[in-house]
Amino acid sequence: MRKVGFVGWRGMVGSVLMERMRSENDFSGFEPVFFTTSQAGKPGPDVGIGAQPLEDAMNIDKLAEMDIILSCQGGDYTTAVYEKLRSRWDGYWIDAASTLRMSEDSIIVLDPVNRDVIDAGLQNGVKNYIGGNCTVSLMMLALGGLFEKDMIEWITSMTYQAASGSGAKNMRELLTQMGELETEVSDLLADPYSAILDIDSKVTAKMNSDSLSKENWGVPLAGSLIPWIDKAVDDGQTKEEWKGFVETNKILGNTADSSIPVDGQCVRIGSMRCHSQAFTIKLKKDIPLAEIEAIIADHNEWVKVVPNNKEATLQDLTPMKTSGTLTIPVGRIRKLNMGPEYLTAFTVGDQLLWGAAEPVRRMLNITLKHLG
Ligand SMILES: NC(=O)C1=CN([C@@H]2O[C@H](COP(=O)(O)OP(=O)(O)OC[C@H]3O[C@@H](n4cnc5c(N)ncnc54)[C@H](OP(=O)(O)O)[C@@H]3O)[C@@H](O)[C@H]2O)C=CC1
Ligand SMILES: N[C@@H](CC(=O)OP(=O)(O)O)C(=O)O
Repeated sequence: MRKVGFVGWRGMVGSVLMERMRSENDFSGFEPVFFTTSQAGKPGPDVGIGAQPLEDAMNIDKLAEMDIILSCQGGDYTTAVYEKLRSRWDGYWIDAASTLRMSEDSIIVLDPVNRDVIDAGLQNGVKNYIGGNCTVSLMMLALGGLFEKDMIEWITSMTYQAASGSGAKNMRELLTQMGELETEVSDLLADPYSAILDIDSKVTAKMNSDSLSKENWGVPLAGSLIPWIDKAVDDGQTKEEWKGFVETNKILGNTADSSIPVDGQCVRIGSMRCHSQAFTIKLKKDIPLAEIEAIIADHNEWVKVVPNNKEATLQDLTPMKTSGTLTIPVGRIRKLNMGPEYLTAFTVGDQLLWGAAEPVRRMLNITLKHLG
């Protein structure tokens, strides 16, 4: 029986992965081995064969016994163990972290979009399969039909990214900030005759004071936003923005000549776990809106076209509605007044599901099937 090692299974992304694997009855047909960097020897999760003691995730000998390793532990862990392990191990490495995404010997996995690239990789002996950046994966699922039919000349994505992309501590701090701001003005809020400008100035003063919790964000996110994600790269881009172009084209298997220009601005906002994005798309030619909507809707079973009216938008095109689901709503689809080839659309997706855990869960199943 194949052995599959799980690292990072108790973190936020790993917990979502475990939940999805349990609900899809994925824990069968292989021997799961659970690793940890901090709890070795303690009982692991019971996934149907009783709780086994956790293995040390830094033990290269033990890792090397696995046929497949699935890591949601993060980039530092991948950097710490991958090279040492790979020098003596020929197994499959499936990873949610970005470290190996752009390596020549890896494939970025998003099988509803690039199953052909994945299958070719498996046939050709590629052993590293890495989940894509959440914003990129969610964009590609939303617009998969337009990419598949090669209808896009270029695209901009302006993002509204959730706190979860920065991790569990940041999610908690966002809520703490919200509570602290409310507490600051609760007496004024309780009085229906209080002046809104008094409330606003107290909230602003609190946000500017040192007493607001901001150890993790560095600045207030509640009541504000942060138009910068990750570190700076060249030409004024952030790394999150840079990933839009390089990862999209790598997922599609494009060469330098066939690359689609992708760029935009990535912004952190105060939603919990759903990233949203507004697109401007230059189509290669004028295509009727109804046809575009049908192409988007028909691409995969998770994408859902939301009619461009207020009621449907408020009902179905929000982080609140999408959170915890695999649905990828796409709405506000219309032609821009720049011309008939200019299209806009808005999408939302759960950053921990399709943005992180789901592509690697599916890749594990694809790999197991390939191994037979
Ligand atoms: N967060 C995101 O949105 C996305 C994350 N990723 C990738 O996934 C990686 C992991 O992210 P994320 O899941 O948010 O990281 P977490 O910080 O939630 O978990 C990472 C590890 O921290 C250790 N840990 C320490 N204390 C605790 C605790 N109290 N509860 C749970 N785990 C604890 C666990 O390892 P141990 O058992 O070894 O102690 C765990 O596997 C990221 O670094 C990134 O590379 C990818 C896409 C999106
Ligand atoms: N950078 C993403 C989260 C993430 O982990 O991305 P990546 O997998 O590309 O490192 C965000 O902040 O929303």
